[in-house]
Amino acid sequence: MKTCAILCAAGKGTRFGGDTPKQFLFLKGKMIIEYSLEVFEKSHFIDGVVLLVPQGFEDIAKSLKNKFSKVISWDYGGKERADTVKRGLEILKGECDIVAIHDAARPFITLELLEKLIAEVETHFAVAPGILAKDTVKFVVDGHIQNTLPRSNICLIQTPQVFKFDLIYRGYEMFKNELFTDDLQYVERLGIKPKIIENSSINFKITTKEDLLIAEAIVEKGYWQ
Ligand SMILES: Nc1ccn([C@@H]2O[C@H](COP(=O)(O)OP(=O)(O)OP(=O)(O)O)[C@@H](O)[C@H]2O)c(=O)n1
Ligand SMILES: C[C@](O)(CO)[C@H](O)COP(=O)(O)O
Repeated sequence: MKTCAILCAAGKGTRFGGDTPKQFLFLKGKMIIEYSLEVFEKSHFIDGVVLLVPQGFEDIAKSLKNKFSKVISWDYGGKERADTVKRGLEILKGECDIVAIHDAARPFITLELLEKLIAEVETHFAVAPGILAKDTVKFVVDGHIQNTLPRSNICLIQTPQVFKFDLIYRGYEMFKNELFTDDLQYVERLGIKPKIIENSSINFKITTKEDLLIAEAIVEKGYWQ
């Protein structure tokens, strides 16, 4: 059983701002993208990683490919995240049975989480980490509450999202004109009910400058190596 990863690092970081996409910024001595690459590198369950970067960042892609032996290839991503994932899936077609799709902007994944997701995919076909909502959740339109959602059924979804390769490939083929905000939706639409593994909120996505301050504090306080 061959397992590969698609590392989505082709975003521009518009909400974060600045010239350098957030995944290439340094967080206490190494680039944000390197945190998750180190975990993929360490895992005996991962056979290869495909890295997708924005146009103009080929030097970084090449240097990461040299540094991490599991990076088997790199390419440019697409305009939207879903376009980037599509490119990764095309590169890996015929190369693996299981694929883990991860945001480079989420540095704090653990080996334990990654391997748990990979173990569960055998029985559940699609598996992802998530956190249960801690606050009350409202459905809001134009700044006005329409209704209150049942909190115990609300889960905020993270990555890596792990799939049987043929299933996610089929989902992306069937719904090629959709730009869903995560990969699970492509298989949900095929009638699959993906499994959720409850996880820590430390696996958050660095989206704004405020998030980088939190990430720095996590590393500084020794919650992360
Ligand atoms: N066309 C894109 C867009 C996003 N991503 C990646 O998908 C992850 C999650 O996306 P997000 O946080 O939205 O990153 P950006 O698209 O860079 O941010 P923004 O929407 O603020 O521009 C990031 O690792 C990002 O690099 C990607 O590979 N290709
Ligand atoms: C895939 C994702 O990280 C799951 O929470 C998220 O949907 C990415 O969203 P973005 O619009 O690319 O920030």
